Amino acid sequence: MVVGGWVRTGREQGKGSFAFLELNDGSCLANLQVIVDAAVHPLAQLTPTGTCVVIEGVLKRPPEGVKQSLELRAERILEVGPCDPGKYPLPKTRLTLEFLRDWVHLRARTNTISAVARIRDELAYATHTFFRENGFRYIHTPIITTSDCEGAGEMFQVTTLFSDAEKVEKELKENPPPSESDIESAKLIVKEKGEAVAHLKSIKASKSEITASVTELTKAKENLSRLEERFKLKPGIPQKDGKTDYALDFFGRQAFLTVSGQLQVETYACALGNVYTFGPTFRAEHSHTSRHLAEFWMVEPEIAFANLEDDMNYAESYVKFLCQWLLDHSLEDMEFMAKNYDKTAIERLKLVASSPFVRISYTKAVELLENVTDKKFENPVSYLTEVIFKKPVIVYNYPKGIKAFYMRLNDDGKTVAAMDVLVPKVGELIGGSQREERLDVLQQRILDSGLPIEPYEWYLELRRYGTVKHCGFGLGFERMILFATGLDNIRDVIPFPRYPGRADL
Ligand SMILES: NC(=O)C[C@H](N)C(=O)O
Repeated sequence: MVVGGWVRTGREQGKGSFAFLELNDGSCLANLQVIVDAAVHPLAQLTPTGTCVVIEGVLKRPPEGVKQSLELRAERILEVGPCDPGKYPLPKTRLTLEFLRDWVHLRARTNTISAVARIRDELAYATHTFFRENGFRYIHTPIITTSDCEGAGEMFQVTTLFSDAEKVEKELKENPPPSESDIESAKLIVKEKGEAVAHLKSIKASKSEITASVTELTKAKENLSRLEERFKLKPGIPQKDGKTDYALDFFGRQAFLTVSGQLQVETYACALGNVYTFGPTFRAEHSHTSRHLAEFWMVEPEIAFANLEDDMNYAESYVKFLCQWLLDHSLEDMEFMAKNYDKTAIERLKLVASSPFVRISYTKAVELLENVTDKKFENPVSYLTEVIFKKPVIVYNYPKGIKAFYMRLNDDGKTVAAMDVLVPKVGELIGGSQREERLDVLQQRILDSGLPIEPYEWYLELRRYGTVKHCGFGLGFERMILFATGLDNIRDVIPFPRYPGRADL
């Protein structure tokens, strides 16, 4: 048989007459022991850690009763990718995860990072399996968008870079920037619309008239800022060759990297029924914590003809399914994580897979936490999941002021039909809600949140034409991996972590 892999350790024996190689090909944690005779190949070239080899040989089973694993006797070395032992940055000594973050291009050769990669792959496969088994369709939502789903303004802007003047000229000819007089007239419209709003307010006009007029004002302001933005063509970073880069907005419009696929996937839920999206999302928060990334993956189902209760039921069954999947498909890697990082990892998966989550209202949760004086828990959420209940907790019905505009207003007029799934160690794993399906209420919520109406016009149309009760949630994929593996830092569970100062490779 032929095997290929990388040498984890290699040692010459019998005064250099043969060598033992521990070979790993990344398919699992176990290494294959290979015996190479000095007559087959110069041993010194094969033994350094990190060397890649392709070997033809005969697999030998240990004799009955001998406690030893399979062994390959090399007959021919077909290929060698040499590795200089003096320079290889990942020697066989145990390396810290922090050290490995500086070697993202090589770190998958270690046991921990390769185990995490396999667990991550299993969770992705389990996700598709769960939704398919439950009748959901997978929808690809866009990466570039003009709408801010969370309304928090933590978005990365997309610009087009031109490195030569000729291209800029061409772009400008096809898509000319506004003139000063365009801007002046846009300013005038803003002024007029502003006066109209003030007038309607002063004569105490009806609420709907005022709302309509405020919408027009917002639109006019949007238009003005778009023109102004485009008017100042920003000369960019000068190139080495002396040419200047020009940065333009995304074909003349402000556009951003998506913070969530939710709004777009809702359009498909309102047509196909149950759907989900699963892709990268981006947040321009300047956080340096072990729980945040600038680029992370989210799983976002959207369920039609459904309310908050259905949402919580799906969220709970999905998380349970993921935990059971790992027990069934990744036990070896999970046992490795349990042994090296978190003794309770397997127990936790079993507990989550088999026992019901706690569900309490936000008000109840606040009451429970009011008496907590234990300073060890700076984050009250961990007190709920780690001390009071010791299992996942779903908190629902949050005050509207602290939640996004699209969440359905409850009958009390104060809370929204939102829910968060909180889990021990990680905190918030899932955030979701029943969506506001009433056109007038939604319009008002957008305005109250201080957001412009115009970018959400299409979203409002879903309510204008054949609105439907629906709900959905978003699971932070990396947080699920943290929760499962017991690792502490989110930068270790995504192949290429992006955070302030880190985007190379
Ligand atoms: N799809 C969701 O409900 C997730 C939500 N948009 C968030 O970003 O938290």
